[in-house]
Amino acid sequence: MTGYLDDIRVDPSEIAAQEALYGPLTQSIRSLIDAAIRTEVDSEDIAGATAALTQVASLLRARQIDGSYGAQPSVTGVQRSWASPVIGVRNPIAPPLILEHEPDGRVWARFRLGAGYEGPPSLVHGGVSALILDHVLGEAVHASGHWGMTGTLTLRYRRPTPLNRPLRADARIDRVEGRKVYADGSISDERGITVEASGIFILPTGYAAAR
Ligand SMILES: CCCCCCCCCC(=O)SCCNC(=O)CCNC(=O)[C@H](O)C(C)(C)COP(=O)(O)OP(=O)(O)OC[C@H]1O[C@@H](n2cnc3c(N)ncnc32)[C@H](O)[C@@H]1OP(=O)(O)O
Repeated sequence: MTGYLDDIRVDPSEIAAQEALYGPLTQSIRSLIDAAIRTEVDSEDIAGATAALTQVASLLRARQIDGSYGAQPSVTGVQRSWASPVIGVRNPIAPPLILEHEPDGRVWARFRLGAGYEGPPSLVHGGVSALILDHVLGEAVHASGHWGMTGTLTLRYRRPTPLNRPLRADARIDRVEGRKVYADGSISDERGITVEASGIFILPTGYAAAR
């Protein structure tokens, strides 16, 4: 399996230049998603917007990679999970989370979720919380020098998670047992934890450990 652990050296300045190029495109589309959900303009304007967006899609599709983004070259310490639906520089459905890594291995991020992540009215969709926690726990596993596929992810939704409020995600590893790494984490709002997660990340049979 190839993937985000590949370490193919690319000049960091080129990565920064690409981030400066694609980041604003992604942010524009992110804003567009929110606009599409919340707009109340008249039908002519909707038709105009639809035609303009069809043109934009054609422009972008004039040259593209086959299939999904997959494993893109990275530099040591710079992971290019740019298609990630959680942190992806090139994925407009990513909130995105900007992850912070503590020296003790904890991983955390502050973020907000808007109209595109709604489940119950004005609340975050439970599947979105699961997506975020899967990723953040996985990052903690990776930060510990291991890697693995999510084998089991267990969630406890303690309170509804609000849209459009400051949120925080936290994760850390608990223990390693052979090929299995156990990680815990949570999403919190200003009043405390809303969702707790525990996960078992497993190095698949036949694959080498990261470090
Ligand atoms: C910087 C980058 C950060 C990126 C973060 C990204 C986070 C996102 C992560 C994902 O979304 S991963 C995608 C979702 N997960 C999958 O698609 C996994 C699909 N399942 C598999 O690929 C395999 O079933 C799996 C690798 C999980 C296990 O297959 P193996 O054949 O290697 O396991 P095996 O049957 O040999 O069992 C090894 C051990 O794990 C245990 N085990 C197996 N499957 C398990 C499971 N599902 N849950 C818990 N434990 C499990 C099993 O009992 C055994 O325990 P013991 O060693 O104690 O005997």
